[in-house]
Amino acid sequence: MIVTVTYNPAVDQTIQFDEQMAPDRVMRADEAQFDAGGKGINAAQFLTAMDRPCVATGLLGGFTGSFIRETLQDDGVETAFVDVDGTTRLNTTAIAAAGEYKLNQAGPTVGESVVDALLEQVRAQSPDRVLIGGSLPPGLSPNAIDRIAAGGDWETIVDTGGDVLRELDAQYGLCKPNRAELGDATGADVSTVEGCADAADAFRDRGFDRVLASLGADGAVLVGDTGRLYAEALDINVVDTVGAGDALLSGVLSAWEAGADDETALRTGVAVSSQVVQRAGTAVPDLNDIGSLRDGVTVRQL
Ligand SMILES: Nc1ncnc2c1ncn2[C@@H]1O[C@H](COP(=O)(O)OP(=O)(O)O)[C@@H](O)[C@H]1O
Ligand SMILES: O=P(O)(O)OC[C@H]1O[C@](O)(COP(=O)(O)O)[C@@H](O)[C@@H]1O
Repeated sequence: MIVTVTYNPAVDQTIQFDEQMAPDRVMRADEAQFDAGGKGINAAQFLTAMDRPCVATGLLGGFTGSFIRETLQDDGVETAFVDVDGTTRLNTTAIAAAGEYKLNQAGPTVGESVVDALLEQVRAQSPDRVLIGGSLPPGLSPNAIDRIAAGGDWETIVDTGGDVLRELDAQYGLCKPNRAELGDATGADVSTVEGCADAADAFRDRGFDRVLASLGADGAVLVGDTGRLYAEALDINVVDTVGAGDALLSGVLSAWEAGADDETALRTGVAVSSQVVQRAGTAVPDLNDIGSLRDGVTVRQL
């Protein structure tokens, strides 16, 4: 069973414009959508949609927190959140003619005591795996992640920014940087797929059994004891990429929970992320029928 921890959840607002964004004028969106978001929360929704036992934990507060709580309940996601005084953030993705604009807030300031409260929630679930995903709200340091990783005999997976990844000291089963985060974490040249695989492999020495690096339209690499696996992305019609990394990671974890090997897990991750990027925002698509997409993913050793 997997527990996801989101220290800094978000309501994801996705708005779409037919025209170019421009300063000093009113832009009117054709479409608007609100989703429950934040990396661990997205993963919990995707895992639940794939029928994998999972509980979402994290910090919630204010009207945005209530929205997330209700949305997850409606979607049948099990939850064990800790309440905070501040208001959970609202992150905006604007899809415009020139591309995607991602506007993420810092989130409410919290005190260190939330780490103890969350750890208690995690321990109460007795998970095999714990996924800690997303940025840290003001008031917390990377130690908040290390404390949960070291707080029980579960395998911990971490998906956070490169600057935070670099600061972690505990032992982790996996980290999932995207290309920019891998570059930030390692300082390596990540301009080629091979360069990413080298950087990911070297980064394992910092306390990560495996590194899953997501490379957007270039696909993903999974580096571990079984070698350096590379999967090309599928040629699909991308609406927006919010939640793409969370979907990739959820697919990999879902396959591992079912006992699959790394190659099948990577294929599954690419298939799930391909489904998600074809829909706006972090809305959860049908993930019960990804078999043909998964069969279309090519994986090779680098
Ligand atoms: N333009 C794209 N075309 C096809 N697949 C994509 C595209 N962008 C993302 N993906 C899929 O989503 C996965 C995660 O994307 P990425 O953008 O690296 O994650 P993150 O959201 O963490 O930045 C990729 O490994 C790929 O499978
Ligand atoms: O915690 P961060 O790094 O600010 O990211 C939060 C945002 O990332 C998301 O989890 C999407 O993440 P990915 O695109 O990396 O999968 C959104 O739901 C959320 O608004």
